[in-house]
Amino acid sequence: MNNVRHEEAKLSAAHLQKAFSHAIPETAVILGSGLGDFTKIVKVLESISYGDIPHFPQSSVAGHKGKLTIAEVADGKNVLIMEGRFHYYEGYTPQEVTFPIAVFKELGIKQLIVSNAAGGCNPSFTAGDIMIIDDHINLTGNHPLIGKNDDACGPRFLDQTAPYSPRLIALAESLATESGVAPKKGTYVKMTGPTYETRAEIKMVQSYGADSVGMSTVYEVIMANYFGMEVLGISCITNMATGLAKTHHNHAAVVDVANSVSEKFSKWVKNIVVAL
Ligand SMILES: O=P(O)(O)O[C@H]1O[C@H](CO)[C@@H](O)[C@H]1O
Ligand SMILES: Nc1nc2[nH]cnc2c(=O)[nH]1
Repeated sequence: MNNVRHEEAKLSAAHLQKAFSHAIPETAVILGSGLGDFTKIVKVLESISYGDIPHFPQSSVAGHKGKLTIAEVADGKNVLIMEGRFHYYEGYTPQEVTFPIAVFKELGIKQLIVSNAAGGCNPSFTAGDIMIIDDHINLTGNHPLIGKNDDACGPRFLDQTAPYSPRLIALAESLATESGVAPKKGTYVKMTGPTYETRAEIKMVQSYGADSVGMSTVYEVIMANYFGMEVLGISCITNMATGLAKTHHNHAAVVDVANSVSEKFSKWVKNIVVAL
């Protein structure tokens, strides 16, 4: 089996190019759990439900709306927004999780901003912090590029020295203060989920150098790297990780905290997109 569902991605992209009346922007944003309010501070131009896009998976997680939207962030500057993503724990394969990235490639997306809700493993963090992801650890035991490689899509052995673009990180940092955020920076660890971690698992990932932990993002970033896109990754620390948190975890609380951070997160991301 090929590692990229190239023919299906081409069909999805062709459908979107016909169905959207606006030109497809060059920048895409994936909104993590509870971060959907980004669409409230931009001018939504048009949306297409995932269910209406051939071959697209469907969102099943609360806080993930399930539509692809084109919105205006400034005069003449638009962005493509994925309102909701797909997770490995939903039963999707890594190739299905990253199918939208293959479609983005066909649509000509050049920059990808990925966001997530995550647990804070770095004891200096607090819930409500925002973290720029500058590296990641894939602890899922699976990988979206397993399969027969098509050299026309990307290299068999992909370098991962800088999965997150130093240029975009510098840009995000330069716009932080004026956007009202004071971002931390660190390493995101992807677990499969759907359980939150045990105390022992958090101790383990801390010893690996993890600053935040979640169940998404890394497959999308690997695939975007494969296609040569520039990537910016942002974690909203919705809770301190197990063993560091005073309370037990639940997804409703994760979404609540993400919602409360959403306004400053959104303003910052909007400023970044405008500056690209
Ligand atoms: O990573 P996102 O999609 O933001 O969601 C995070 O929040 C959910 C758990 O509460 C998991 O899906 C985890 O990955
Ligand atoms: N794996 C994981 N995902 C999260 N998403 C939000 N918080 C958490 C967390 O503590 N662990």
